[in-house]
Amino acid sequence: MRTGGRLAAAIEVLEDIDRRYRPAAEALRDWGLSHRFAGSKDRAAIGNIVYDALRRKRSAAWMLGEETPRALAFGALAIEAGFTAQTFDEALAGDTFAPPGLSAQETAALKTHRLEQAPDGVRADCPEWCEPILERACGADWVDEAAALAARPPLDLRVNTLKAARDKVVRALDKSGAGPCALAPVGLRIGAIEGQGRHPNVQAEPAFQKGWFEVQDEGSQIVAQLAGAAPGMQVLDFCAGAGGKSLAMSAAMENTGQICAFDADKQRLAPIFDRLKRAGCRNVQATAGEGALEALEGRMDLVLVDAPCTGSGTWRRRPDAKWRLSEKQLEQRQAEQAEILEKASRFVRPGGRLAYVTCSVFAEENADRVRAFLEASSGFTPVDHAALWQRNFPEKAGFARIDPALGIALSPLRTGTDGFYFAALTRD
Ligand SMILES: C[S@@+](CC[C@H](N)C(=O)[O-])C[C@H]1O[C@@H](n2cnc3c(N)ncnc32)[C@H](O)[C@@H]1O
Repeated sequence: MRTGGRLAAAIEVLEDIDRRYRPAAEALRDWGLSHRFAGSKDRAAIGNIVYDALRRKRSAAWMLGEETPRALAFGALAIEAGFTAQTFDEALAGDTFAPPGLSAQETAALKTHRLEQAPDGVRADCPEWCEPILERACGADWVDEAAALAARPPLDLRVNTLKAARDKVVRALDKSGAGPCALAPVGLRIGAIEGQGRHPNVQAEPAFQKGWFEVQDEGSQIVAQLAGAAPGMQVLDFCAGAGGKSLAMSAAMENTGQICAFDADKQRLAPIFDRLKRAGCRNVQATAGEGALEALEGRMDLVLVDAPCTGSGTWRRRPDAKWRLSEKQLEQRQAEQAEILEKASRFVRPGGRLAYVTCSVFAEENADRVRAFLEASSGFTPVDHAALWQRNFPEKAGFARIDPALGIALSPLRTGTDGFYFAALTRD
């Protein structure tokens, strides 16, 4: 397929997402099933245009002067691949599979609109209602922070030290371009996709099947490290989901002590069993039954609350979720977070630690929740987060936004990771 055919396919997929409120991955998969002639390079290129268009929706629309799927696809190529009105005309000429060429109006828009002159909210590429929320969370940097959340993400791996050392995994993945992460000590990074390429399918590698590494964003690895799980501890992972943090803590604990991996939703928890087996974790018991927790009250050295959240920190990876998010959902998540924090805190022993994590960049889900929890429940004291960061990442002072009393915020702009928030409180 030439550029025109790929562009037409991307427009078709964006229309499907729009019309049927479908997740992007699902719409792309269906397109692939009904167009089996398309090769893997074409699929990758179409996927890139679709994801770029969703990440950069407002700026792509601004470049073309309208917000149709067609404008978004053309705008995405203009922004991410540097296409101009002239190179579009050249690329689409004589291609029978191409969408109609640029209209006079579109050409004029492309020739005159400069992204650097666009309004803040456009350059931030976020829903309008999120603008004040992001400004509150990130201050003067908010447009750059939000724009970094609209960039292509890298693919990060965590080496499973229960089974392999980092250099062994680097050797096993030598063709993938994986190299050490900047902060996470056992993290590996494969850079963001360039051009119309794609990330290697690392999960098909024998090293993955043998449990030598997991796919995990560096930010997720950093917050798991900050939680401070150590050998011999009794740990409760209260929102364990598919087990990303449990697996990381199990390795940090060198397969000693005990982790109870709990999730209220057994479907969400289900993948953890295969993952634990593959990773060789023997100190994790997973359960979706609250009854199993009764005996743990007041006895845990560490309780990790990786709370359900809006996921605003992961917009690079799930850009369609960015536009579907509503203020009502943000309110619902806050109520859940308050309830879960209160519930989970009961399991911490005196002198033990409650660690609160979200993959959101919104203060409403982060420092606000911790402040409200501290006001409502006496008996917990925040750790000194500046000292905690310094102990863990001594050379990386400017890499996170730190409020010593209220937590640590990671972001694509500052940390080069997904957006994460971490706070730790000690039980008196
Ligand atoms: C951010 S995800 C967890 C991700 C996981 N820790 C990881 O690292 O892969 C949040 C999880 O909280 C769970 N959850 C939601 N409400 C809950 C509740 N009341 N009690 C326990 N878990 C809950 C959800 O099912 C979801 O799996």
